[in-house]
Amino acid sequence: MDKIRIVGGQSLNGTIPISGAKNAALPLMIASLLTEEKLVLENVPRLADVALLQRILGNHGVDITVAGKRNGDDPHAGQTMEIDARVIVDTTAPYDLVSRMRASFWVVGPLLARMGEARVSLPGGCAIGTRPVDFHLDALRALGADIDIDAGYVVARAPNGLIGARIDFPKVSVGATHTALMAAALAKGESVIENAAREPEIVDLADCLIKMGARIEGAGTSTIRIEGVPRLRGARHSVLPDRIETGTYAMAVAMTGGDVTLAGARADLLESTIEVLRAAGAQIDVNNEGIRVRRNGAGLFPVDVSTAPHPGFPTDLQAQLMALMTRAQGRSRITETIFENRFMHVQELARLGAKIHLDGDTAIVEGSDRLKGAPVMATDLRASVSLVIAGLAAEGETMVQRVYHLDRGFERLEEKLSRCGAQIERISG
Ligand SMILES: CC(=O)N[C@H]1[C@@H](OP(=O)(O)OP(=O)(O)OC[C@H]2O[C@@H](n3ccc(=O)[nH]c3=O)[C@H](O)[C@@H]2O)O[C@H](CO)[C@@H](O)[C@@H]1O
Ligand SMILES: C=C(OP(=O)(O)O)C(=O)O
Repeated sequence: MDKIRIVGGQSLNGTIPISGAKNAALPLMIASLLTEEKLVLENVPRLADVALLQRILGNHGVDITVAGKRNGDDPHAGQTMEIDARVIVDTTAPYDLVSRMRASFWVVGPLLARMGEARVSLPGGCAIGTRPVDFHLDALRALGADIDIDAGYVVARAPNGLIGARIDFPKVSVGATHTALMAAALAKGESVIENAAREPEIVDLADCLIKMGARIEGAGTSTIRIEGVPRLRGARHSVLPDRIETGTYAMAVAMTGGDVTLAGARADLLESTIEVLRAAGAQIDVNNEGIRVRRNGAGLFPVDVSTAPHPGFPTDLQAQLMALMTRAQGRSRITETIFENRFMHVQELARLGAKIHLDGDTAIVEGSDRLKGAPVMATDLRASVSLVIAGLAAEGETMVQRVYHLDRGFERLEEKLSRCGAQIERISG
């Protein structure tokens, strides 16, 4: 199994190109199931999750070709993917594939809407807490589907098609909003999604669906209106830049000090994060290239932050912020409101000398001057990158094990960081 070796203590200087967003690319790829025509996606990141979804879609009969690079010969440009779901050979998404990536459950909406049936394994929990799908199923029931749970599978049927309805989510859910949006796009008549998630990735999906001929208004607000259409066509769409990757590298620079431009990043996608980073003492400027992050000499200030649905501070940056706060001058409080168990990084950060005390859903971080390198274990995607951030500032060597978590969501991480001066390498094994 690969490991990442870091020798801390270098500041970061230079440019880091920001990749397409994993959490937008996955639902966009799944949206291909809604049409018999070709969907062309540009700026798709090269990630393990994307490769796995290619396999899952392949299992349904979808044909995917990676059609060259977006920017001529630039090997770092995102992939362009031509996705052809003209023929769906199988409406079952099996346990062995779905259990490996939660987002694959989202095939349920488009398969049901287009084919009138779907049999999709329940995704199960993961290291960050239980992750139920009841809102997805309630939304599909509201649209007229019959849903049974049979031997660990969701069996959804709507032989005469889905019918537009009002869907009022009891709590903001990104995944369930994706499901409702894709299913309602092909339902008969009007649907209204209340308390919809407002994440930029929802807007990106809606923008692509609109290019495909869907009639959608209000994506990015809490109320989305969809006038169903009988069929969708092909389209070409570029995946938006990854705001979590952007925030992660911004925190890495805030941690080590230095001056880095996050090329292609969009500041409007992460305003709350920028606010928190400025409060922590980082200098952030938006320019034509992207976002420039600097911290020169001055110390880090502690912050009080709660995660929240967008436009609040993202749960996917909570672990990285916690790593940063281990070096602040004073006590920070970080509250996790989305997932009940997204604190697996706490015990690993402690191996590097971090002083973090958990009180229910709140982590109290006592900042200290010194972290010391140690072997640590990645437990989930964002937790693992928080260990990298801490390792960049720790004295001596940090060895991060179980790197496959990182590869789910960070493209060429060690290369992007080492080009800016970090001492970081992958050790294959
Ligand atoms: C609102 C939010 O920040 N969502 C995050 C969530 O999206 P993801 O789509 O995985 O999760 P949801 O947004 O659906 O979950 C939000 C909350 O709703 C609950 N829930 C969800 C679905 C359901 O059917 N029933 C139910 O009770 C969840 O347990 C959770 O407490 O994890 C992703 C990966 O870390 C993040 O990128 C998203 O930003
Ligand atoms: C946890 C994440 O992904 P997933 O929802 O696929 O588990 C994430 O993107 O931080």
